[in-house]
Amino acid sequence: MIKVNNLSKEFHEQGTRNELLAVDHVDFTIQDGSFCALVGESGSGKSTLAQLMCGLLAPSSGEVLFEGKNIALCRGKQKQVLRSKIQLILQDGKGAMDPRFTVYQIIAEPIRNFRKLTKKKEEREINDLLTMMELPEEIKLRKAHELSGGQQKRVCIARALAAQPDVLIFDEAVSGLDVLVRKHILDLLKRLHQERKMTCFFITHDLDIALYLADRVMVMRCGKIIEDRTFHGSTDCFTHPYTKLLLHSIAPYLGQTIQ
Ligand SMILES: Nc1ncnc2c1ncn2[C@@H]1O[C@H](COP(=O)(O)OP(=O)(O)OP(=O)(O)O)[C@@H](O)[C@H]1O
Repeated sequence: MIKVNNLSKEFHEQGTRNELLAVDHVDFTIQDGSFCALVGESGSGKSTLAQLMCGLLAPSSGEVLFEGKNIALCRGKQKQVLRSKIQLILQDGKGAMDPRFTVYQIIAEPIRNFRKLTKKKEEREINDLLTMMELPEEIKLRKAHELSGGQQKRVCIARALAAQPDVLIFDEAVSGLDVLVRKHILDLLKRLHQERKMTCFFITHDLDIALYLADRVMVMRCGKIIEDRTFHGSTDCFTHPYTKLLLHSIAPYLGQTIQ
């Protein structure tokens, strides 16, 4: 379980004396095995929140608890374990992979860092992950720049899974892909979530993607969570005027009339 308590993050605005409250007193709990989506416009604080949830940024105030432990206070071995348990998958697949490494080495890295497997078991696991991500085995010897955008995303997901995480956080992980590849990866994520019962936290600009994937949708604006709903298929659950505005903009694609 992840518990976010009164969490804030302030940045200094460069070249000024101003402070910018990127995350503004946010509270929520994510239950194990749930699929949550966080929707918001550019600059609303989504990525900052994701980095706080992984312990990559320290909060200005408040806390993130993972299995009862304050992430920001974890050190040494405890921090390493935490890094393996909460995996962040970013928009820029290529930039997130070492250009010198082959796909095999990229996926093997978390196995070697966090788990101790024999060479044989490591190879079997990497083959299984490639199959799960619907990637051909011959891709193992290629480097990041020799992959398509969709293949890069799948390799990043395979690498995250190799660490055997409890939580996957996707930050705009399907942006920049063509609609067919994007749909394919979203379906893969849905299947993965169902099969592995992992907790997924999916950050996106697109409310339609959030509604397609998640059983809980949170809407962020100006650093605050302005709406947080369990979603069972009907958009009637959303009441905030900003969410309604977003819904109106995607109504033609949903084939629904928004009240
Ligand atoms: N390291 C930083 N230093 C100063 N300001 C920052 C820093 N990181 C983020 N910000 C500011 O914090 C605010 C929230 O940024 P954040 O990247 O979290 O938004 P976002 O919702 O993820 O946006 P996008 O959808 O465009 O990625 C923005 O105004 C941004 O300029």
